Amino acid sequence: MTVEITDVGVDLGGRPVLRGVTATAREGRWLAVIGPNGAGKSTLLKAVMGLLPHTGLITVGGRPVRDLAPRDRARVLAYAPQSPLLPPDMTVHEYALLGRTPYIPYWGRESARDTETARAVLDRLDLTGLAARPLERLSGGERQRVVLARALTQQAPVLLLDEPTTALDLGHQQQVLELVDRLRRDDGLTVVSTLHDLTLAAQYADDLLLMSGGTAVAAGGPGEVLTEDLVTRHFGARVSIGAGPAGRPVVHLRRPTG
Ligand SMILES: Nc1ncnc2c1ncn2[C@@H]1O[C@H](COP(=O)(O)OP(=O)(O)OP(=O)(O)O)[C@@H](O)[C@H]1O
Repeated sequence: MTVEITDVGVDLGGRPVLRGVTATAREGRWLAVIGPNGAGKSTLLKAVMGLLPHTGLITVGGRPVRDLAPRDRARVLAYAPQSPLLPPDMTVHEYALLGRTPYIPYWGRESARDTETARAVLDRLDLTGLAARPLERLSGGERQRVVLARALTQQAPVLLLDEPTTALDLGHQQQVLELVDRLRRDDGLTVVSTLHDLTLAAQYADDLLLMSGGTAVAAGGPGEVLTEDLVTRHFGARVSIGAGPAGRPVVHLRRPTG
């Protein structure tokens, strides 16, 4: 399902946080939203999820998100927020199973298929051994994988991931990003993620959207957006950009000389 964002604006606390943002996440592709702190990346994801009032238009599969009832929205969009509040006493398995809520009839119980879906996702994220553990007794990286597990259990065609790898060690970063990419390829999922690591964004995303000061300042393939000029201008960082695997850009921080 394609996500179309057209001339979107969001005000928070009486202040414009997004202005005139237009972007497309095409079906079966991965769009990485990059930009400095405070650029509006998380706000854009929340607006796409229908969690914030916005001007302009956001459609998923041609339907405006603002018109979707919560249950319908949860069947097309799965969202893994950056640092959600987790119910401390709930177990990992119970939390992952929450992703099945949009499919469980009102007053009904989860089916064997729901339980199996949650179990399979926990397995793919190395969480089986923690299934019975209460959420309050997890490390930061384990918690982040559990939040992703809940989103994947939802089996929605569009996956919105806010900084999915910040708390993860190198091996788990790769595991999570590879899993998401495999689901994108095998099931045709559309992925929209914020990512601070520009090299990782370039490795995994098909398209990049560079946000700065609440507006979209550049969009295109990794090679088009990750130029030394744009990165220096919007991140205020000195970088050198080289060619990495498959010719995708690799961003190195460069120390000032002298
Ligand atoms: N509830 C709120 N009320 C007022 N301003 C807010 C609110 N939430 C966020 N903001 C402001 O909106 C701007 C964009 O925030 P947002 O979280 O979208 O940025 P971001 O690009 O995701 O940043 P980061 O890289 O630091 O996660 C920031 O200036 C932030 O201070």
